[in-house]
Amino acid sequence: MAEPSAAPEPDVEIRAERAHLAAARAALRDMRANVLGTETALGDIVGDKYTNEVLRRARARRAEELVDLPDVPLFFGRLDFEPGTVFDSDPAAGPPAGPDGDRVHIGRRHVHDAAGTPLVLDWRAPISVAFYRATPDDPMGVRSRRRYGFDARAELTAYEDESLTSAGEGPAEGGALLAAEIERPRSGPMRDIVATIQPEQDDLVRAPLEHTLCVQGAPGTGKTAVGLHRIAYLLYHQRKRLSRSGVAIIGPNRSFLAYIRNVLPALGEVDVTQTTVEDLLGHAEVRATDTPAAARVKGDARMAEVLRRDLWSLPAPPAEPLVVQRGSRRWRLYPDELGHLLTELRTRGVAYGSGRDLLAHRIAHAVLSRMEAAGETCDDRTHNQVRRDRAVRAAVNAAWPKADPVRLVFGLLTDPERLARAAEGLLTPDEQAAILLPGRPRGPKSARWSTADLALIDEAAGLIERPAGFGHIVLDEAQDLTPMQARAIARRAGTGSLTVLGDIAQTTVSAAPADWTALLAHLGRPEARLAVLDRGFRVPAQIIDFAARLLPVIAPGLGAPTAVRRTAGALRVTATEPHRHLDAVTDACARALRGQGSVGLIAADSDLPGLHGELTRAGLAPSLLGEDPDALEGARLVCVPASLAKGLEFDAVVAVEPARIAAAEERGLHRLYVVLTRAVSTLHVVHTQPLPEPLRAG
Ligand SMILES: Nc1ncnc2c1ncn2[C@@H]1O[C@H](COP(=O)(O)OP(=O)(O)OP(=O)(O)O)[C@@H](O)[C@H]1O
Repeated sequence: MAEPSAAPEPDVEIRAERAHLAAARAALRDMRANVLGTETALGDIVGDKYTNEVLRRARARRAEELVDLPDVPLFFGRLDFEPGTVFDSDPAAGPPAGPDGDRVHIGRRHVHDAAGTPLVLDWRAPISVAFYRATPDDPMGVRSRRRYGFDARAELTAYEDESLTSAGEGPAEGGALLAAEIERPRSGPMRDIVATIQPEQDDLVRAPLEHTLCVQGAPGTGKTAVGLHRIAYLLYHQRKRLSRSGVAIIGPNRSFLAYIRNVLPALGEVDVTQTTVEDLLGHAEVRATDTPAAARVKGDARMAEVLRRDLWSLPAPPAEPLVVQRGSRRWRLYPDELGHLLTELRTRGVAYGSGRDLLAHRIAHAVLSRMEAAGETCDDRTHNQVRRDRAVRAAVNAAWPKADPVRLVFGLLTDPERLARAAEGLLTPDEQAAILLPGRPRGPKSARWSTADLALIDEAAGLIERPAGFGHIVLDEAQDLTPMQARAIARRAGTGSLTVLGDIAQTTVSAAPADWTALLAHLGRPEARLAVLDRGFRVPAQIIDFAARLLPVIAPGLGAPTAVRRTAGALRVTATEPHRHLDAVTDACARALRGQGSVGLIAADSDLPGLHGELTRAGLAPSLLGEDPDALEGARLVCVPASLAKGLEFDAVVAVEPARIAAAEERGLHRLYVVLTRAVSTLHVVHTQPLPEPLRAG
């Protein structure tokens, strides 16, 4: 019974399912027409322009959600529950029964007919949980589960049933349709996995919003997929709360964002901020790369205290009294009185920027007390006039200078004495010397800032004014955040929660913390729930075994994933003579292109332009990731700099000269581990230099 059925002449079941699909499509069209129709009616009734605009937008959004995408099937699964489990015989007590009693179809969104009868239930609805989690041991009221197969035009062509009433009858590991989905040739950007989310993934997707979740998972275990589906799930259940504050997914670089950009829209979610840490902080353009020593110090959490000290060294009482002239009278505040006001404000824990406003109020209050003591009548107007008095404003500017985050960091990193004062007892002289800006930049505008500088500027900005937070942030490849970047994200998370995804073995940033406990502390979420994903869906066993030889060196104690499949001929390693090297790489790419799906050629960043030129001359029409914005869609063969490979995958990978990838940076072996775990079907390693030592073993 576990055999997928795909008859040339569709059987009765397939014909019935196709009819249901057609009915669902028609119902969806009607739902959309209704939404669009209501808009016109409302336009006549509601006079208020603002309300009308809000309604119009809400309707446009709803209509967008209800568009029937021709290549995305409306449902992908079916559950037959025990009678009486889902639908009550009394229609008033629950949703009306479907035409087949306790049978529900599960899809990407809810579809109902004109009478309100559900034809497709949203995968995020509570009832759909059973589709992902029911087992013969815990059937959750389900008798049988059906999965569907579709052809490229979204025509329903196959189905596969799994009985949950007797143990051992279902297809192993989810069956042939799941296997087909996992092995499906990859091309272009990432797709959703909503039809085949696995129980351990589903548990994370549906975890409550209130708690921060941290997922450690080996390459290809579905972390990114879980993060994206979790966003869709949370928005479905907490839309009001989250749409006020917003939801963001933060990825490692723009190529990665391009890779994942279609997943949320396919799940009907179009209002999610998709960004990188660099773009999120965005105070200045990044034009410099730090030395490893500078990057390590700049990324360290001690810098937060250095910046805090520097900023808060600015307020100082003036040497002269403040004189406020009102009519013919003058009112004085002496330096020690102003000093008291400053001290009081400093100890209140206010943001630096609000301190300036508060100081003006305090000064006005002190002057008014004096005026009242002298018999003058004062009110709110007097208070505001004194607060805005030119002398008061000048005193505030002198005693509590306006601070600009970029100027502050510039001042600190170009003035060794100022830095020494702020860093005393925190940074060694060598560490201080390492972070001074190289060259002699003339001003903040002409300075060449690095990625690490952005986090320093952001810390300063956060001390001056607290930023608005998102309701939820999904942080992908979080293992690569420095403590200072983690603090920047924590500020953006405000009181909301986070989903932190990553793999310690793939850490390529030297300044990143060595474990999740440390990172979660910098993220301000030490209480986060830590979960582990260890079933690898991307990479075949032979390739994982090969790459995992690096693990004892790069991440001792961390286990390799258990690959869900083993494919014949998945791994090839070709050693060549230097004069044959380019030919061998070209041959490997040409061979990979004879198979199906995408091909990624991955090499050390500095080798890539040469290889790209060679493959172009050989007529293989490669695109170049990082240069060409549509590189992942524009060509079957994509040349990928090792530094941009993180998070991506290709059907076939040609990895060139591992020793050079490993030697290119401090954490080169970690980078190599990332590179070797990008393949869905085949990995071909081509090298002239000896492989790095750990890979030779075994
Ligand atoms: N339940 C699933 N059903 C089908 N495909 C899946 C499933 N889970 C993961 N995959 C596929 O496995 C591949 C790897 O998933 P994903 O990129 O989310 O892994 P990852 O853990 O983020 O990997 P990395 O650490 O390398 O970034 C993707 O093609 C994804 O679609």
